[in-house]
Amino acid sequence: MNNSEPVLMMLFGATGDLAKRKLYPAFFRLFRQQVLNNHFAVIGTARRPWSDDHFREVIADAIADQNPTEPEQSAFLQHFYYQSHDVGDASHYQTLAKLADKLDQQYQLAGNRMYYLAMAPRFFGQIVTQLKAAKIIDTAGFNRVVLEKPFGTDYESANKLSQELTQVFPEKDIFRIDHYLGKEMIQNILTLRATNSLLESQWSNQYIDNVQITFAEALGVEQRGGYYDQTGALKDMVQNHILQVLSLLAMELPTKMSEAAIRTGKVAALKAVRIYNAAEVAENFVRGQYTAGSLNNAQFAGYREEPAVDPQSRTETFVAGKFQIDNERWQGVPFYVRTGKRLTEKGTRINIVFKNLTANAAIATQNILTIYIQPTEGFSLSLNGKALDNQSTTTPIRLSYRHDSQMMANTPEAYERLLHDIITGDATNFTHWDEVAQSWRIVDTIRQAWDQDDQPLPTYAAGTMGPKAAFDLVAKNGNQWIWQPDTWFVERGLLNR
Ligand SMILES: NC(=O)C1=CN([C@@H]2O[C@H](COP(=O)(O)OP(=O)(O)OC[C@H]3O[C@@H](n4cnc5c(N)ncnc54)[C@H](OP(=O)(O)O)[C@@H]3O)[C@@H](O)[C@H]2O)C=CC1
Ligand SMILES: O=C1O[C@H](COP(=O)(O)O)[C@@H](O)[C@H](O)[C@H]1O
Repeated sequence: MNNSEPVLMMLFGATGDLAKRKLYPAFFRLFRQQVLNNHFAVIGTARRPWSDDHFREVIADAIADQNPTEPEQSAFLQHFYYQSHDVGDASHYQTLAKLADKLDQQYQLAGNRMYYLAMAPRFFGQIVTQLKAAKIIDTAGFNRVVLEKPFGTDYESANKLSQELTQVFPEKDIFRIDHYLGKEMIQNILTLRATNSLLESQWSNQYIDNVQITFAEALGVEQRGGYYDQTGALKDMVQNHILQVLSLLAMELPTKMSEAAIRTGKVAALKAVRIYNAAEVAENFVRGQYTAGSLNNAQFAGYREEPAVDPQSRTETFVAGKFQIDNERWQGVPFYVRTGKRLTEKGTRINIVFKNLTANAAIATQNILTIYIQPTEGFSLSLNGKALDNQSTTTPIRLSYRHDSQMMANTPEAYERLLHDIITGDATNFTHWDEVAQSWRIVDTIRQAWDQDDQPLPTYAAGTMGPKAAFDLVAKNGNQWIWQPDTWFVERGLLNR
């Protein structure tokens, strides 16, 4: 990675889960590589009345597993400042403006500023309006705003937010972050397609039977009940991460891999995704909520017993669905998606299941290309070979590749990559408003259908792969979810390099 330009980062939501788990560790990795050198400063803000010292202790804790040396840690921490601040209070922005100007001088930051809104989307509009009113963004350098997903809570709120934002920042300075776009194997999707004629020549309904996208999490809602109970899996994962991955798989490949061409391709793919009416939602989508259960000999509470969750909550912690893409390339190919909390393991994978078109169909199994996104990173292709000593049966053969742990350790983490892109002004791996708007149109009708449905919410026990309805959904199309735990492959030597 290149050295970045000097920058002042203003982090809204500095006491939150995202900041602690992902952002501070990513800042430190960039610092260690001297991408962030001495010319940077961070102002963290949230309501909690923390001091600079306490803020620095929290950050030290967040980076502890990277084993910093004492001099390294103190050199890093001295760049962090904390300002207690309610985003609704206009007077605080004056204090922020003064601190920003002071740090700008002290660290010679050339007026370059980045505003990272690591908060619930309902706060975004008022923050940017206040930043403008307090003239914080009136500097000679760049002023870039970074917004966490979900961008809005539905199409209407997202559209309103988009208008508020563009009154303050030009589109080129708006970075809507979707951290999955910073993950190594997601970035690999277009390369895999564009550089392997073996794959791209088969990449259509002529040869592909179905596509499966699984984003499984073993964690529950943890301490994020306040946010999650208002959001649910559909808006937390499907509207953004899953539809982004679907668009990369389904888009037409541009002749030139430029930011604008990739975006145009993704938007076109999203526009071809069928928008369901209520009856079609019932036919093609299922939801579920986890109840108490056990996983690896540990007992877990049900979702309704989690902190800050409504004991009567109808929020879904699991979604499975079948998307259909109405264009020449994909007509008739189901794109199955599923995501959930408290499933059997953490595992993000894509399976491309090919049609069995061989003359020997009776003894051949379907070829499957699997893209392993996390925790294992790699891909595999399952083929059929002759069974030993038997001419008339086949044995499955898996060609597989995975990044080894040394390579993974040297590969930048998603947030590290994306923060670097923001500071260097590269928007390729961020979502444009057109993509966000279309994703909301797709998801809104699903949400509305569910909101009008007062049937009991399907449940699944913690430690399982979701409600029975999710298995029935694919079975009624004659398919089944392709899933084996990572350990299954590793134990059989199938995922070794
Ligand atoms: N956590 C994760 O793994 C991921 C989260 N995200 C996204 O990041 C965003 C934040 O999520 P997360 O960190 O988990 O949420 P948290 O609930 O942990 O954090 C919310 C933050 O907002 C602050 N806050 C809330 N109200 C106010 C207010 N009125 N004025 C000032 N500060 C306020 C809180 O601080 P205080 O209480 O001190 O005011 C806290 O720092 C969400 O949009 C989420 O979708 C995206 C990817 C992953
Ligand atoms: O955006 C989110 O993503 C995380 C999962 O991210 P990962 O990188 O750990 O796979 C999810 O837990 C969270 O609910 C959601 O807001």
